[in-house]
Amino acid sequence: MSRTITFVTGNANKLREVQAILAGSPSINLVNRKLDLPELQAATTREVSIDKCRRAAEIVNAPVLVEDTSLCFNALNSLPGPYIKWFLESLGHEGLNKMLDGFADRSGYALCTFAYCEGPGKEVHVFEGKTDGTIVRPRGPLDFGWDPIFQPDGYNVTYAEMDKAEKNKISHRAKSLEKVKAFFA
Ligand SMILES: O=P(O)(O)OP(=O)(O)OP(=O)(O)OC[C@H]1O[C@@H](n2cnc3c(O)ncnc32)[C@H](O)[C@@H]1O
Ligand SMILES: [Mg+2]
Repeated sequence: MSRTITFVTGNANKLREVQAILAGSPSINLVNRKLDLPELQAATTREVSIDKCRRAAEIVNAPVLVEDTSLCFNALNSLPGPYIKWFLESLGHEGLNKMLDGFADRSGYALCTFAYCEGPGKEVHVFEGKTDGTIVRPRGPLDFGWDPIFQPDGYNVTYAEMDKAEKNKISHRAKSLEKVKAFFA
């Protein structure tokens, strides 16, 4: 049985990856609603996505899926974390790199948190996926967020330099969507 779920996001690149990763999953029929929901000022993507999911369910009044993504620097005790969007917008790829120039440790991780809710007031289910890597000077196409400065462990290319299909196999998003798929299977 296929279940219709509305993925609420204002980010076209996220949507494209989610559609590619879920292609061929018979249990989920994904539709999109383009809304840039207000986000809670919280320390973790878990809290942000749970709150975002509740708001989305109220608005859509049907089963909804939302997602919040963090980029965390280990030297900075996991900041910028959920605030990466605003750091990236203000500082750019070079500024994000400069934040780490005083540290020996340039490691970090991408964390993706999906949240699902059947409707207003219903329980929120959370699915997390994490990919470890290193923050590097930008390399590759500039089309998606911080992809050019994130080099996943075990690779000598950045997310931006990878084939989309390759990124979608090993990414933070792919790992958390594996859990979403298992939940609905
Ligand atoms: O409407 P929503 O789904 O919230 O979309 P958003 O763009 O606001 O996304 P987030 O709140 O999750 O903020 C995450 C930031 O990280 C960026 N981002 C998310 N996933 C990424 C990925 O896989 N690669 C590179 N950048 C990514 C994204 O463009 C944002 O600047
Ligand atoms: Mg957002």
